[in-house]
Amino acid sequence: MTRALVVDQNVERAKNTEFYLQQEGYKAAITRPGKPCKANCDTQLPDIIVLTVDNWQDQTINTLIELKSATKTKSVPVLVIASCSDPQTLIYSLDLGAHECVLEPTEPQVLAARIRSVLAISERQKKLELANKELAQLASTDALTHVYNRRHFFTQSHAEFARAKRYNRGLSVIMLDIDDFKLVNDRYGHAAGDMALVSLAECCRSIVRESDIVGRLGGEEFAVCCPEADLEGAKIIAERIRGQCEQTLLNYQEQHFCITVSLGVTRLNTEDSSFESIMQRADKLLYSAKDQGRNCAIAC
Ligand SMILES: Nc1nc2c(ncn2[C@@H]2O[C@H](COP(=O)(O)OP(=O)(O)OP(=O)(O)O)[C@@H](O)[C@H]2O)c(=O)[nH]1
Repeated sequence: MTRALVVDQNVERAKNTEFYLQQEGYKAAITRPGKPCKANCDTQLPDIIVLTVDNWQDQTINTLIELKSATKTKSVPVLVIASCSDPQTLIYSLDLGAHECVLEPTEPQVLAARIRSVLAISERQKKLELANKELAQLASTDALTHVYNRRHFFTQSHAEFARAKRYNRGLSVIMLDIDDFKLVNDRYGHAAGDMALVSLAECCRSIVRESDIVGRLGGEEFAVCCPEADLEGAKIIAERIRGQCEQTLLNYQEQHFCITVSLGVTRLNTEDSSFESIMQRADKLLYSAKDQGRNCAIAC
């Protein structure tokens, strides 16, 4: 049931509004402007607030300002009933973020229609915000492994690089690549290969810090950017990833197999002028690890 909070300093008037709203099927409650209104919203956030403003110069307008500036209530739609004929109250209320403003006297049916319209717009707004959030998530994530995709990995890492340079902080990078992954695909099938990629991504995420940036750069190549980590710390993380991979038995349709990874580990040096130069070093070290027989981490 939609919850409507009637905010009015005139108790009799509030009761009338509450009655209309209940007739329309809303779960209505009454409160006074100011602190009682805030306390009410803190306990149970309403779906809509119907606020009576007596005059744009009196304290009832402050309740609108407070509602629209508080994180918790700023997206709750507010319908203002302006009880005076001064158009300034209507203008001011809308400018301050009220979704709708009606002038008294208002027919109960008109009020109900306005509320329906405000709620419909607010519902569409919520859906749009959710869809935007999902889109942003999709645009930044690798569809198979759910770690960051290449573009987002670099975007995030560039920001961390700039911060580390600016404040003279540590930053390390681990680049890793599954060994002989072509053989995994050839022997067990592409779907088993996909499962191995997902498993590696999960392994990385479970080992690194929440603040570390894990990305799939493409194919079977991943990278971890570790802000605040020195080379020793990054080596420990790399060795943990390598060890856990080696020990994880993968099972795809009763076919059991393991994968191993080779890793290149490096840290931000004073001469690094871009994040790309760290990545190039990590890439070279990764290929040294491949040359040295795979399933190992080379750090420098
Ligand atoms: N299953 C699966 N395979 C992929 C995906 N992306 C790339 N590959 C495969 O990854 C393999 C990479 O092979 P190579 O570049 O030869 O490297 P490798 O066999 O891992 O050999 P080394 O890296 O030298 O140890 C190829 O067979 C690609 O088809 C993917 O999303 N899923």
